[in-house]
Amino acid sequence: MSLEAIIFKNGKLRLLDQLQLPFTTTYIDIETIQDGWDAIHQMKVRGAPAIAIAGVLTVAVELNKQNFQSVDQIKKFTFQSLDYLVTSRPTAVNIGDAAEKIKQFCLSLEKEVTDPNNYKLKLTEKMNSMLDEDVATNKSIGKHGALDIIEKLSGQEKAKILTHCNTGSLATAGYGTALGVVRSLQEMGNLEHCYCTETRPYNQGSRLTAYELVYEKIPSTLICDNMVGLLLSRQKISAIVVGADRVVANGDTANKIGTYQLAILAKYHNVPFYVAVPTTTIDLNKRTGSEIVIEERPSKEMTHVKDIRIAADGINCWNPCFDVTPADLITGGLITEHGVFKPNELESKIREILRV
Ligand SMILES: CSC[C@H]1O[C@H](OP(=O)(O)O)[C@H](O)[C@@H]1O
Repeated sequence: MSLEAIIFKNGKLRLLDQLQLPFTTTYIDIETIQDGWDAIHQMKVRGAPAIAIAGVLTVAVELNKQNFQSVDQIKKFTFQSLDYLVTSRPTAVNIGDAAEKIKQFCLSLEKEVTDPNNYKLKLTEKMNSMLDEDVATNKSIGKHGALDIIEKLSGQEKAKILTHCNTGSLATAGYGTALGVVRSLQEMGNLEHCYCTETRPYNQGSRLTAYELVYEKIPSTLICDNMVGLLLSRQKISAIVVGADRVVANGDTANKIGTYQLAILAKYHNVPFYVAVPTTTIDLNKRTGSEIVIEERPSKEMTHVKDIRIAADGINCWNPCFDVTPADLITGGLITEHGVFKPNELESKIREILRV
């Protein structure tokens, strides 16, 4: 495992404080529901899948700590805690999806288990299983994405990939989604170079993705967000591969701010544009991207870096954390753990696979 954003051992949860990277590697102990909510809201842990797993394991920590007199008490505490944790950030669907799945598991489990201690054990085992499941999902995404990209390469060509934000081990339980595709290409011997954008204002690219790429000695170059147009005009980029926070039924995709303009540049330069996404990020309850709530974050995240002011005092700021890329700009396809799908076939394929 390269870098672990989430460590859950013996009922205790430790999160890598990503606000301190790449300067220091500091883990924080999560002991209460509020600790978990704060860590997600402040983006000490971030990344759609990682947020979901950190949220659910926060509940597991409290379940392990507390004594409950009945299954009903456990269920009530779990439901209330999940409902609160889902409010920590609005755009990514994964934490809401995970909360719903845990609630469904609680309801089915109570039909089989009446002893509170046994119920709590099986519930926390289910919560813990999310970590390994996520890594397996990401490796499958990586494989499907890499093979699809390799198929489009000519002759002995190796892939040059551009990615945005951080979608690696620091955004998931491990391996990553879009960065998982880069890792798979590297493992298959088909990666020539990975370009990553700095991704202002939180700088997930320069602080986190660059950190992962250097750590694993993957050939890579950091560029500023405003350099992508020139890069595409000068280099033969094989594909742009990004992550997602919420993909809706028609394939419209919410992802880190700046993704939409990358997709427009990709269209103009005829570079395949892929979204790498686990099915836990797909929200078939929303029809189009217009229904997605876009989180706006504090101006200070734009005007300061490590408490040093970099913008004029008194200037107004607008700091949307995500944007929505229309499905018709996702020309390479949506890379899932079940395969690569075109936006217009996504809903039918996912409903067929998940039988929903
Ligand atoms: C596999 S991470 C998906 C997604 O989450 C990131 O957002 P944030 O860093 O604000 O949590 C980014 O949009 C990634 O593409």
